[in-house]
Amino acid sequence: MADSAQAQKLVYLVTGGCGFLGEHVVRMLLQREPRLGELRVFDRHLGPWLEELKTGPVRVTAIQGDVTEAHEVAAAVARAHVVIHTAGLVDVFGRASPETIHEVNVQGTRNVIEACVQTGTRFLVYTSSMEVVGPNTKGHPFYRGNEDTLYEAVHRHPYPCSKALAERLVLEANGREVHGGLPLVTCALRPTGIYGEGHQIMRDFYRQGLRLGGWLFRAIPASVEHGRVYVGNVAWMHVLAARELERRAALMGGQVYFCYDGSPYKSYEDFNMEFLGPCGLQLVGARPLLPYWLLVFLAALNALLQWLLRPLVLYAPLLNPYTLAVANTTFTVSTDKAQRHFGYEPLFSWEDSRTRTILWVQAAGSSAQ
Ligand SMILES: NC(=O)C1=CN([C@@H]2O[C@H](COP(=O)(O)OP(=O)(O)OC[C@H]3O[C@@H](n4cnc5c(N)ncnc54)[C@H](O)[C@@H]3O)[C@@H](O)[C@H]2O)C=CC1
Ligand SMILES: C[C@@H](CO)CCC[C@@H](C)[C@H]1CC[C@H]2[C@@H]3[C@H](O)CC4=CC(=O)CC[C@]4(C)[C@H]3CC[C@]12C
Repeated sequence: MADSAQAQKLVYLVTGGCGFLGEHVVRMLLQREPRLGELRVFDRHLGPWLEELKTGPVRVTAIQGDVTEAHEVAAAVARAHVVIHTAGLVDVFGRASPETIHEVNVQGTRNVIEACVQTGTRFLVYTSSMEVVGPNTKGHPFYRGNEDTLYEAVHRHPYPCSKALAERLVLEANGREVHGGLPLVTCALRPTGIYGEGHQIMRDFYRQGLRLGGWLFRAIPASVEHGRVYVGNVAWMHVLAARELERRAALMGGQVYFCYDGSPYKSYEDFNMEFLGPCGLQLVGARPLLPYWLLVFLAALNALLQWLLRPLVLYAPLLNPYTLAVANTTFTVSTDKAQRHFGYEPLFSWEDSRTRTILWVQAAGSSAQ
């Protein structure tokens, strides 16, 4: 990636490239990375849509593999210039065991780092999460904070614990000598709640609203702000960070960046209504319909039922003590660090992001009828 080799075509690897965010990163690279020569898409489950990408000018290599298998990761990383590591087990509902979450998110990330070191890959962008910071177990608000805002990050849930550990591994690996003698350059991007085309929870809320005759019921006060960011902008930020890591290694290496764009600050439910409203749903109640103590009780009941039923069946509803705490605690970011460090500007305006998401919800909802 030296200046003298401007014309050199680069090999990129995207882990988790068939997931919600990963697919957007893959498509964004193909559209917006002129130096791309080969794109390796590594995932445990490969999507059929990859086939259509194989007919374009860039060589697209689909690799079915597991990040917890070090040899599979090393084979995929070999001779890649850049790795974008988005693969992860996103589970805050108790579907997977804490051990599995740790294995995929922490050991998987360790395998990616070691593969870079062994094979001589120098540039690694890691998809971290706002959850690395908070909300914490004490429910402290994080109000329009930035990467330097002091906050007591205390985790107990396996998902944020695993993301925090993995992020630390990535940042500590910055500067390690890779095969060939040059230093590894790493950075971590921390999206808040991602929305956009492919967002399964949004689709589930839409279907639930349709089942309830077009109504959704407010559970969270409108005053609780929850940070959201459009998937296309998160993908764009990954592409830009990956592109700029070499030129700005001294500045960007070992840094964290929140992912942000022009999406408005709203409560989780009011934000969802920006898309679900135009699709015909209504949110009932200016205030939560149930008292908070009752929600806490229902969330605890769900957790108990999950535990009791586990030997028989997987019971994993959206509401549990952890998701309630996240939805009910203000967590929003206000920063320009990515702009200052690598020239990031959102590619999609809020209006574009909103329109694209609405069109997707409508299509996803109607295909479910
Ligand atoms: N969805 C969100 O709101 C946010 C997500 N993130 C992070 O973004 C990343 C992507 O998340 P999403 O796209 O939402 O999730 P997703 O579940 O849609 O995508 C994750 C991808 O990783 C793959 N994967 C899982 N385990 C694997 C393994 N052992 N080996 C290889 N591939 C494996 C899955 O098959 C999937 O394609 C994750 O690292 C997540 O922690 C961060 C902040 C917010
Ligand atoms: C109490 C319910 C009433 O309608 C609403 C429950 C919504 C929850 C399922 C979601 C609220 C906030 C979400 C999380 C948040 O956006 C941050 C996240 C970051 C990640 O890295 C992974 C996903 C998630 C934990 C996200 C998961 C779903 C919510 C808890």
